[in-house]
Amino acid sequence: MYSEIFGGYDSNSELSVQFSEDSDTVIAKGIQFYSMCEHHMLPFFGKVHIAYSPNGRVFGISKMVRLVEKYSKRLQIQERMTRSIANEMQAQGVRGVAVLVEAEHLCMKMRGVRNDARMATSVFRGIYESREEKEAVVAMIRRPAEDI
Ligand SMILES: Nc1nc2c(ncn2[C@@H]2O[C@H](COP(=O)(O)OP(=O)(O)OP(=O)(O)O)[C@@H](O)[C@H]2O)c(=O)[nH]1
Repeated sequence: MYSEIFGGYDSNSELSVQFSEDSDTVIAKGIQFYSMCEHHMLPFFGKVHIAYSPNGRVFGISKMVRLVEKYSKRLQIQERMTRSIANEMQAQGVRGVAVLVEAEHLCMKMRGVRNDARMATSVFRGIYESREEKEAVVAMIRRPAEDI
């Protein structure tokens, strides 16, 4: 069981599958994750949204889910997980990356302050550091999904 929950330690670079293709912003929305708070060893879980601006190559979309698993399936804090995902995307030479994470932390819900507050973290790099691009990408992420 623990090898599955903490399987992220065994992962290598997950972004090796790429296609020569250009595109405006690409978003992997609502990637479900389950992680473990390194302070209390209790779960925190929620959704990750990753947006990036390709630089002549796009990533296999499932590999972005695998990237989230790489950093969630380990002892973590949410801020570091958010930054690590952005760092690995950025290291591939994208023009920009935005990572948003929303999560519930059982260490806060079921003990201690016993509050259902949710935590949101974000990292913006490259082109998404500008106010205009940041607002545009957040709006795209927030837009409700149409039925497909
Ligand atoms: N960017 C993009 N990726 C796609 C699209 N359709 C399929 N893919 C991805 O293409 C990649 C192909 O990678 P492979 O490693 O050859 O396929 P696989 O072994 O089935 O990979 P997994 O789905 O990760 O198990 C996968 O990441 C797919 O999710 C698409 O329309 N756009």
